[in-house]
Amino acid sequence: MAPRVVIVGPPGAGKTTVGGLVARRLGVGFRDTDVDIERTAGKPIGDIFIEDGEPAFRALERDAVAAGLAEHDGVLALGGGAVGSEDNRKLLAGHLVVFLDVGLADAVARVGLNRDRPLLLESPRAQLKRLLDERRPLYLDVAVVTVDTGGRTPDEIADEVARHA
Ligand SMILES: Nc1ncnc2c1ncn2[C@@H]1O[C@H](COP(=O)(O)OP(=O)(O)OP(=O)(O)O)[C@@H](O)[C@H]1O
Ligand SMILES: O=C(O)C1=C[C@@H](O)[C@@H](O)[C@H](O)C1
Ligand SMILES: [Mg+2]
Repeated sequence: MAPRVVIVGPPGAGKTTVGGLVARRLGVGFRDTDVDIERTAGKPIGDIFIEDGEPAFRALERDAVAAGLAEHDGVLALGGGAVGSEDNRKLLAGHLVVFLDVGLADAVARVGLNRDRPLLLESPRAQLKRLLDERRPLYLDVAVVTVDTGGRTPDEIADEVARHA
C-alpha cells in the first residue's frame, strides 16, 4: 500500500488545505503527519516543542512519516520540516511527491501571524525566509512534481495536483 499523493512544502504552502481538497477530488482519505503526531503525543505541536524539545518532535515525525507511507493509500501531507530528515527523504523515493511551492511574501501573508507554529513565534518573516532558503533544495530533491501556489486559489491548485495522481 502506498499513498496516491504525498504533499510537501514549507509552512503556508497549503499542504493541509490543498491536501484535503485533493483527497475529496480523488475520493480517498486524507492524512496529515502533524495531526498523527499530536494524536500520538496527546498534545499540540507547540506543547511538544516547548515541553519535549524539537529533537523529540522530529523523532515523532520520523515515525509518523514512516507509518503514513506504509499504511495510508490516500493523500498524505507531511509537516513542513519533514524533508530535513535524510531517513524521511530516503523513504519518499518512488512515491508521487508533490512540492507546493510558495514565495516568501505569500507564506508570510498566510501564516506569519498564526500562533500555532512554534518555529515562527519570533520574527516570522525572517524565520520563514531562512526555512524557505534552507529547505528549497530538499523539497526539490524529493519532489516528482512542483506546483506553484502563488496567486492561485486552493481549489485551482488541488485541480492541478489531482491531475497528476
Ligand atoms: N493558495 C492559497 N491562497 C491563499 N491562502 C491559502 C492558500 N493555501 C492555503 N492558504 C491559507 O494559508 C493558511 C495556511 O495553510 P495550510 O495550513 O494549509 O498550510 P500548511 O502548508 O499545511 O502549513 P504547515 O506546514 O504549518 O502545516 C491557511 O489559513 C489557508 O487557508
Ligand atoms: O516547518 C516546520 O518545521 C514545521 C511545520 C509544521 O508543519 C509542523 O510540523 C511543525 O510546526 C514544524
Ligand atoms: Mg499543515
